[in-house]
Amino acid sequence: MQMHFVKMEGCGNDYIYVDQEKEQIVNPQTLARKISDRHFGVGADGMILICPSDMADCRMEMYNADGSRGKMCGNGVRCVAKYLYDYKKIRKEEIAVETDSGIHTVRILEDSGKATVAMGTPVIEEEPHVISMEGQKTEMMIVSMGNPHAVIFMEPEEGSWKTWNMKKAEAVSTHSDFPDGINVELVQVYSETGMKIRVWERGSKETLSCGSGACAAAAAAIRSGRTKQKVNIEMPGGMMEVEWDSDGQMYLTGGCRFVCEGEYPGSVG
Ligand SMILES: N[C@@H](CCC[C@H](N)C(=O)O)C(=O)O
Repeated sequence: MQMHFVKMEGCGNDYIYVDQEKEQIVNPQTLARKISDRHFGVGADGMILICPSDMADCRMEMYNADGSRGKMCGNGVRCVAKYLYDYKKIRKEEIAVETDSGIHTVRILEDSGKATVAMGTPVIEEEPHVISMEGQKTEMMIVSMGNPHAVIFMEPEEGSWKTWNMKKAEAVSTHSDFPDGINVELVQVYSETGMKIRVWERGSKETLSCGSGACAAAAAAIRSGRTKQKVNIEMPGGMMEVEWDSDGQMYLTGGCRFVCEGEYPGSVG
């Protein structure tokens, strides 16, 4: 049995998309692990199932590369809407996608190849969270964007983002303070409207970008007075833009692109 898949990427955050109208997946966790493998599978940061929905244009089910579930994926939701727009010819101004953290509307910006998603209102913990690791204290802001994030602001003396120690991000991601794991953003704010971020995602290791991570980092930077409400975010996979609007919503804009499609053997996982 072969399974049809589409691979898409949002600023280098790549997922395998499987349309549930065409394919029956019995064990999505196992399939996500196998198909995401960069040596023995197709290779991706995870897998997203596109399913029918009673409340929206579709529902998405998101799996990380290790098979665990993610409740929200800012890059994935934009790619799902692009898929519906391009493949299912849903030519609506706004496409509604049901996720495990509610319904999110996506606007396709045809001319630029980008899409904007309304990510909801961030929930920011009042007090910074501090973890002691190897005799060193690390301070972070905890932000929920429907999924959990720990935002760590880097000091200039910690060097260029290319040489940041991602082992620290991994250690926070798997720390016992976060029994369900946490996504970790290392952030350098370089102006009132710009920042650089590297992300360690729970379930997928370091990724080239993370939409919910970009929003979490922007929310933490705005709340702590480091930036204005609209921020350009540079990640290893490309540029994204986040705006925290006066209506409380965060809007995330970035590229989303078809990579390839194909048939995967052993569809049921
Ligand atoms: N890359 C995503 C987030 C994916 C889920 C995350 N790893 C989790 O488990 O919460 C994004 O673009 O938001």
